[in-house]
This record gives sequence, structure tokens and C-alpha cells, in this order.
Amino acid sequence: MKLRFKKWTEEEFFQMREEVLKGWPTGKDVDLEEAIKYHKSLPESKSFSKKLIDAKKSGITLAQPRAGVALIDQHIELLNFLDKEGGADLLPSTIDSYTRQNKYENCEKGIEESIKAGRSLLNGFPGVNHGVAGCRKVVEATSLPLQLRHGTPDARLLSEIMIAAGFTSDEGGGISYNVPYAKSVSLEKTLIDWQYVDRLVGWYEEHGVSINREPFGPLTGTLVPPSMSNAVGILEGLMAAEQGVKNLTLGYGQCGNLIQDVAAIRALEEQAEEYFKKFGYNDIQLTTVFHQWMGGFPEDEAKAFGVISNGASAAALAGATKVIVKTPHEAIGVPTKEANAAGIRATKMVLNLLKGQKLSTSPELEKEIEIIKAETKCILDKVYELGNGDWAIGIVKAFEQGVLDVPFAPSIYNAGKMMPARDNVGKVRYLAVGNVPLSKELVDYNMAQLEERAKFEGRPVTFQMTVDDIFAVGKGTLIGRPE
Ligand SMILES: CC[C@H]1O[C@@H](n2cnc3c(N)ncnc32)[C@H](O)[C@@H]1O
Repeated sequence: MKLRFKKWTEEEFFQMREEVLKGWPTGKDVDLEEAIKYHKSLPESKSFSKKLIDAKKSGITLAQPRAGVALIDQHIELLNFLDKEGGADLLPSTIDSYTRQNKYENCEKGIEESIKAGRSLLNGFPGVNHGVAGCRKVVEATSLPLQLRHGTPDARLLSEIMIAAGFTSDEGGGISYNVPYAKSVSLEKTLIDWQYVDRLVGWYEEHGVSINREPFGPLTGTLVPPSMSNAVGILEGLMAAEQGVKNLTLGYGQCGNLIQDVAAIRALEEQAEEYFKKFGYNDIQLTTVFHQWMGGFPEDEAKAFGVISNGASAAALAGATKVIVKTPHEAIGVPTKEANAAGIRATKMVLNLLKGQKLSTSPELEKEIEIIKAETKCILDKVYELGNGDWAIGIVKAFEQGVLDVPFAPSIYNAGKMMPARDNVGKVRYLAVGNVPLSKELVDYNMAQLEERAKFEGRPVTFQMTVDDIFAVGKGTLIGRPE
């Protein structure tokens, strides 16, 4: 399959599908006709797409945790606990790390050892190994819409199985589940593999079943300038729309300055709408998701609840359709179901207190929206030019040249030349642009904001600011002031 920005024909899709379903024995149980019938038999209350659109219409922010364990019965117990005791509005199934690397043999062993140990020895739910029948048990035994959340460069088989089982949303994308998650998987490969997933969703849509797609907004979750994550989100949105995806949630990871975070969500939604319209995708149902702080967490649980609640309020005031909830065990590892539920309850408390409130506009907010949109436009215009009108080709060339550049990404295909740091009020700025094609006035604007911090701290604008910022929240502040 040659990479190009064009909707796959059915024969192209079904030809690749034969290989995909051979990836593990459970692939042979995927039957699309049966899956369509099953989805149509599900109550509307289990449709991710519908719940998101209803929330957007009523202007509320939904709360969704991350959660996943090795064995089906324990996973069902966990999800129902998060529903009943946590008050979750939407349910996940966070997939384990072996599945994310297509190491299904290791999953098999992990499942056997978890049975012997009587507890989960995998850090998530091994959906491929459980197969359609196993995943369907989860769908049948829970009462909220279900989404697979993972970090899988090649999620073709995983998506086939879990969507056929009745999951109605799938997170990820050819950039956002490659660059922050893999070391040496090429962009061409993951863009094609995620075109497959989007084409599968397009096939469900063409047969009357709406499946939500959610690119992974936060990327490395470490000082990613909003315009860089918004550019990636819009690109993955365009890639999905071209393959027939209709229900799309674009995401953003909290950076910490409230005005910038609200501006980022507002800019993301407005600019994505602009690009969908400009390129002829007029029937996209667009929603947004705000990820609570994705960086280092305090170990102290009371402080962790402070971080969680702060993220919940930013999501509500931004008007995001959904907020992804963190837990007070974030600094330790996979949370207990009690800690996970507590994170949701704290979040829901804040969402309820702020119901109907949105951050009203202000000169500072308008300025930040304008800056983020202008930076994002510089990046997207260059991607389009590099691809000579083909977004997919443009993405590959943009990473080769550092036009798209995600800070602190493990991928060898990421230039890593751009460096961010916070300004004096904690907004994330471009300290060194690398080859990110910002206009001169935007480069100057970023530098002027950083100069203000430098003056305040009595030090020059320096990479040390970036380092200090990375450790700051774990130490209890947002901006890494010199000690
Ligand atoms: C994107 C990374 C996030 O996913 C979270 N995460 C990963 N696996 C699980 C898991 N199995 N249960 C709950 N949270 C999880 C992790 O804590 C981190 O906040």
C-alpha cells in the first residue's frame, strides 16, 4: 500500500484485511456483518458518538477515567466500580503494553500468570487475546459507552476485534500513537496502519454504525506548545475524515496556565472546523477532550487531588466535551479501583460546581487564541506545501525536516530540535523553534514572553528553564523557578 491522502477503496481495505486478521488466532472470529447487527442491537445509551454529541449540545463536560486489567471478570468489576462508585460518564479499556507492541504471546503468558496469582500482572486489558467473545462479555456486563484507549502504533487487529465486540470509540492516530510511543517505527507505516483503522470506522459508518475516533492530543505530555499539539490533532482529524470517519474528538493535554489551556481548546475546535470546511468535510461531528495534567504528579494524595481538581476546572471552563481523569496513584503506577473512582468523584464534584460556567472572553484570552491559531496555521501551511497538497506525504516530510517536532519524543523520526519553556505566567512558549516554521513576529512574540521571565528571575533565557519546568509540578509548582 502506497501512502497517499486518499480514501481507500473497499478492495484495498479488504485486501489488507486478510493479512491483518491472521495476526493472532482470535482474528478469525471477526465477522463484520455480524458486528453491524450486534451494534444495531445495542441501546443508544451505549453509543460513544451519541453521548458526546448530546453532551456538546447541552454544554456539559463528561468525565472518563483510564482503566484496564488482565482478566475479563476483574476488568468488568473494575469498570462497573468506576461507573457506580466513581460516577464515570464514559468507560475505557486501557490496553496493556504488550498488546501495544503486538506481542500477543507475552499477553498469553501474562493472562495465565494473572490467573495463577489472582491479580493483574499486565498493566492493561489484552483485548486481542480475549478476542471478540471475551471483549463482548465486557460490553454485555457494563452499561456505559466503551472506548479502547492504548498507545499502539499498529492497532489494526486490536481495533478490528474490539470494535466488532461492541466498543464504540477508538483512541489514537498515525502520529500521536507513533512519535510519543515508539522509538523506530516509520511515519509512513503508522500513517498507513491508522488509515486502515479509520477506513474500518468509515466502513462501519457506511453501514449505519457510528464509531467515535479520538486522536491522542497530549503527545509526550511534556511542555508541548498548544499550537504543535493542535496542528497534530487537526492533521489526524483530516486523515480520519478522508477515510470516512464522521464522529471525531480532538484532544489537548493541560499545560497549566488557565488562559492558555482555555485558548487551546477554543482554538482547536474553531480551527479544526475551519480546515474541515475548507477541505470539504462538511458532516463531521466534532467534540473536544481535555486531558488532566499529563506530567509528573506529586506522590502526596492530597496534592494529587489538587492537580486533578485543577484540571477538572480548566476542562469545564474551557467548555471541553470530555475530560480524561487522573488518579491520586498517578505517581505510583496502575491505580487501585478505589483510587481511580476517587479521582472521578473529585472531578465530577468540580464539573458539577462549575456546570453552566465558561471562562468569559478577555483581551488576554483573545490574544492567546490568536497566537495559537497563527502558529498552528504556519505549521499546517508548511505541511500542505511539503506534501504538494497531499497531507499524508506532507506529514512525513514535515517530520523529516522538523516542521512537525514534538518535544521529548522517543521516536528517531522526530527531529527534537524545537525546545519549549514556560513564560512568566506559566504559558508554554517556543524557546528554540528548530525548524518549526513560525513567522518572525511569532518567534519574536514567544521570545518577548520568555524575556519577561528572564528579567523576573534574573537569569538569561536558557534551556535550564525547560529543565526546571519539567520537574516543577512534581515539586509542587507550575513554573520551575531557580532555587
Ligand atoms: C496515557 C498515560 C496515562 O495512562 C494511565 N494508565 C495507563 N495504564 C493504566 C491503567 N491500567 N489503569 C489506569 N490508568 C492507566 C497512566 O497512569 C497515565 O496517566
